[in-house]
Amino acid sequence: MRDEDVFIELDGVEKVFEVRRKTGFMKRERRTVRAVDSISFRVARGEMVGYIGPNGAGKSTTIKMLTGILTPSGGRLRVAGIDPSRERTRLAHRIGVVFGQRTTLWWDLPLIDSYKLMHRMYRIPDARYRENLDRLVELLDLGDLLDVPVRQLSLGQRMRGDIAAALLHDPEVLYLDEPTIGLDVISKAKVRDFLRELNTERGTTVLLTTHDLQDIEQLCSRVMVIDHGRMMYDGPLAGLHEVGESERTLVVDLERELPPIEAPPARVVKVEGPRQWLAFPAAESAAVLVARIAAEYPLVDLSVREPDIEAVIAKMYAEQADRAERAIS
Ligand SMILES: Nc1ncnc2c1ncn2[C@@H]1O[C@H](COP(=O)(O)OP(=O)(O)OP(=O)(O)O)[C@@H](O)[C@H]1O
Repeated sequence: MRDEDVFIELDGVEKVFEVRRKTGFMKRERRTVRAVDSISFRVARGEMVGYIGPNGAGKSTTIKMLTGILTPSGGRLRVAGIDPSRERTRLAHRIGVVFGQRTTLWWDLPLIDSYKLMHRMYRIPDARYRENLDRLVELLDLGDLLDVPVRQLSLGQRMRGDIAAALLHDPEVLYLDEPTIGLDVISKAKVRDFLRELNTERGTTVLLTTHDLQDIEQLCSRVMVIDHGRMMYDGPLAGLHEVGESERTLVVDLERELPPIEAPPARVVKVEGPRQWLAFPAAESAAVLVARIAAEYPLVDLSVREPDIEAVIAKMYAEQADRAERAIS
């Protein structure tokens, strides 16, 4: 990555929380939690990167430092050349944030009123505001929802409303924390389509935190895995599957009960009447496997299940421990 392309830069960034716990009458115990432990990475302008890890890994803490809500305990952090915790307000005009579990919209007001408030808050020029609002309403299909109070919106509608709110002021980078959590398949597809378009058409840099590996698969060419505040992996998703040797599952419904399907390297791991579950290496193409099975077996229906992030990371650890053991013996 060329230096002039770097948009987000972290160098040995740390965040330590001090927590006090009551251990008895008048007694308190002090404990430190190292939520982010010497993380370094660079994201280029226009990149779309997945930032994943198990619960409590330090993802939200990183995003809070990137927005300036939290000040790092150590290391160096820059977004668009700005130190976020020192110049939070200046940076706020250049970033957008969406927290899937929380809304930035005014609960009792119609959606459009929240946007009018953002218009003022961010001092967006009138023409720019109108233009962005029209474009976002069209792309996110919000036309019929503008006069509806936020509390009456479905989760998927509310999420689209929140994404529009985060983009009205034309931010250069968008941080998304679990944007598809709890959404149905159609709403997920709408949100993903929109993000892909935003990234390609406008070159917006996107950092995406998610538990849904399909979000990453469909949107991000690069993924960073963090656990216990440390960077475990930074590279393409396919590489992560190789490192973790993770498996996907193909669920096949046949016309009738049949002996276990033979389609190596996939192997049948469960059979229930005409339904069979086949595990196959996640890096292999599902399409090729499906075509092979469809040519030889009477298929009625099928679906592919992605490994969850916890399973991929557990495998990564197992692999590392295995390698360390082999190195010792
Ligand atoms: N304000 C705080 N005070 C004390 N500890 C905190 C604080 N915020 C986070 N932590 C701790 O820091 C660690 C990382 O938390 P963080 O919320 O960043 O994880 P996460 O990866 O976002 O998890 P999740 O996927 O569950 O949202 C956890 O052990 C958490 O308990």
